[in-house]
Amino acid sequence: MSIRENAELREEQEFIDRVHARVDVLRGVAAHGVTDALTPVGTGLQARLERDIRVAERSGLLAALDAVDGSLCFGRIDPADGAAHHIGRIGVREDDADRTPLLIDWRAPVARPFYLATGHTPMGLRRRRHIATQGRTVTELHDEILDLADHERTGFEDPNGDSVLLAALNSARTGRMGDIVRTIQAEQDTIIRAPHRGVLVVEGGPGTGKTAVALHRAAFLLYEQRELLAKRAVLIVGPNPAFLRYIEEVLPALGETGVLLATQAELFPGVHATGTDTPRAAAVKGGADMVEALALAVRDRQQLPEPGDPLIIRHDDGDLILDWEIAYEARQAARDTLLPHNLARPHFAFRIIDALTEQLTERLGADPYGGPNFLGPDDIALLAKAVAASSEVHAAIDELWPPLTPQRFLADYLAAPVYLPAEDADAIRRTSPDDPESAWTPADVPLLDEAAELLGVDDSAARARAEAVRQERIAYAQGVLELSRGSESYEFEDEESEVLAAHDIIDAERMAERQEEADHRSAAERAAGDRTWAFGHIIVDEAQDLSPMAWRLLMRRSPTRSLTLVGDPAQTSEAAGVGAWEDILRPYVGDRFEHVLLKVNYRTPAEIMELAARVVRELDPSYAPPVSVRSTGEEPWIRDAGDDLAGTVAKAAAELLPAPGQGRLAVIAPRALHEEIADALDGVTAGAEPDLTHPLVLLAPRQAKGLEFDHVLVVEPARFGASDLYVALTRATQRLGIVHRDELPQALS
Ligand SMILES: Nc1ncnc2c1ncn2[C@@H]1O[C@H](COP(=O)(O)OP(=O)(O)OP(=O)(O)O)[C@@H](O)[C@H]1O
Repeated sequence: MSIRENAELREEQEFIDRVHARVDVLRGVAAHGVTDALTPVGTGLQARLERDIRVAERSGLLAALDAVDGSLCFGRIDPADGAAHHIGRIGVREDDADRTPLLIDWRAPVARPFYLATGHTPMGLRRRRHIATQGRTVTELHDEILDLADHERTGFEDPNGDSVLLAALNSARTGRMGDIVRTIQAEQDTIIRAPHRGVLVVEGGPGTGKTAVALHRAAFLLYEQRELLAKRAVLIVGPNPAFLRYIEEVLPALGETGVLLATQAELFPGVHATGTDTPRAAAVKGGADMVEALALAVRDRQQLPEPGDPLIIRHDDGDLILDWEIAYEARQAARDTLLPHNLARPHFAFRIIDALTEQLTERLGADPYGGPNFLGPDDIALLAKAVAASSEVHAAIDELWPPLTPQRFLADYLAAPVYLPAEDADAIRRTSPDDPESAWTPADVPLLDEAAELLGVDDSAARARAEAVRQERIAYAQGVLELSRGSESYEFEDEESEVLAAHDIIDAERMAERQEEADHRSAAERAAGDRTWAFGHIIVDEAQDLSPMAWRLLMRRSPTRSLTLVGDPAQTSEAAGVGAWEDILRPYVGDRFEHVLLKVNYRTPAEIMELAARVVRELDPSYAPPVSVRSTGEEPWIRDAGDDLAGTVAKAAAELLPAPGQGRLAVIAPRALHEEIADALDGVTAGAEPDLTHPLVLLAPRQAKGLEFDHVLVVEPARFGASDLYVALTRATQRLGIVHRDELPQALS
């Protein structure tokens, strides 16, 4: 190493040491801040709320400081005039009067040329440097000269300018997605920082970095709209739990922890949708026809007695007759409120009670000679009270207009689906609705949400309960204060005592408030338990697979329509998935959405991509796959298993399996073959949520969505649907093998 190179390395090492020393101090301050903020201050609601926010913020900061430790600083830009800036995962300032920036956050406008400058458009830079570190030690520098007139050389010049990107793409996979903050490409940077506030659709083929871009966009928005999004939180929706685990470390590594990751199945608080539907059932449940079917089914739960066959309600003052007419008018009045079912119900009940009271009044107070009714307003009020208190009256009201939970209503509906074509109804009918084994499915979740909207929550009972608890607390506090007063005579005999007793400074109500549990949860944690939460921003990955009903649910969670949708129509695997973005979005934003394309494939080498593209071209000869950024010289291979499928798979897997610590191999096979294959594969991990950090994973085609591995072995491709096969063939960063016993699909033969 030359003297110059040594000096450069030493200089960067000194800088990195300084940044880390500063972050260590900040970490200490933040840890202290959390303890500090946890000490109660004041008693009012406002004071408590502020404290909770402080705790959440400071724990967030602490988590961020802990998470960004690896490669905290990764770049440097040297402007043609002026001092260099170091770029890092978070911004760090000096502890001086001016709070001088020490490390620039990658999301700050000053950092932008790091990603965009080229020799052609240097954006005022003369040099860009990538700094690689291991722990806190600088290991490598890569410089790019951006100003050709600048003759200064450091000895670390990178002749092609893309060695850092290629090293990242070629590195062994860990089973967890990493961030791309060191090597964001210009086309990606434009999307990540897009100023568009409404709906942004990011479309791109396999491996174009859609997921990476979506996550970095989340981080960027959290930086740019910090205050709003800390309060309203960001929701990221992914296709399945394994995928969410695959991506869950990306945002924390970028210093962001306040994000809620969820699958569609988790978006109805209190419901764990672990069941599965047939593809046909999922498609029916996801279809837009369900909107009207459910609305009509709710109306059907608002019933009338048969004409001429009234409900007879026994009552102390004589039987009450609830006939078709009374019920019809009450139902009309309740429906006219346009309120959801449960909220309109009190209106229905009120009308019924009114009509029955009138009936009693007529009967009891009628003047046989046709004069005015004998009963005065006080008598009538008493009668009304008795009718309203009658449990039998309420039973009759419940029979005609039952209070319904979304779960009860939907279970009843799925047991006997109506307002659908017969074959659709057959597809979704639940055979054992009350069987606890017949679990909710992901496709039920948007239906539960729809039902919740139609039914509304009559929370008067819950509110009454909460008030009762509050009163109990106040009574308890009163007791404590009384005790303190009682003890006064002997504890504080001295009239001049400076010591204040509890009752001098606090009343019972405030003391009760103090007892309430502090809620230190972040906005994301609160949002997780609240169906009506309005998120500040929603990011949907694999958006092409969501059904119209799922879109309705998501749009309810985003009243401001601030969404980033990423997807690839060629990878649509759900029958319920909506084909064109226009169709998905028209009902919500018309044509007011931005649509951007990513065209470079960073994952799949050209050799593999060429084979995979054939699968789509079979259906759409004009299909243009994304262009692979690299080729490896390794052609994918296809092997006929003869009559020993499991044995051939085991042998092929052994050939592809990387050495320990050198990457991951996924075997992607139809679920029906898993048992047979798993028996032949030593140390394989499989199941509903396999551990992707394991060196050898067995996946069903649908499970592979969004994931990537160094090597992939696809088994029996003829049994995959076209889009599932396309997904499976594009998961490898290095090598692809195919094993089959059945005849190969046309595209591969
Ligand atoms: N600028 C970049 N620098 C380094 N790696 C990148 C970059 N862009 C993308 N990658 C890598 O390429 C791979 C594919 O990215 P990603 O999973 O986001 O693609 P995708 O478009 O969501 O793919 P698919 O639709 O096939 O699931 C990831 O390993 C990602 O880290």
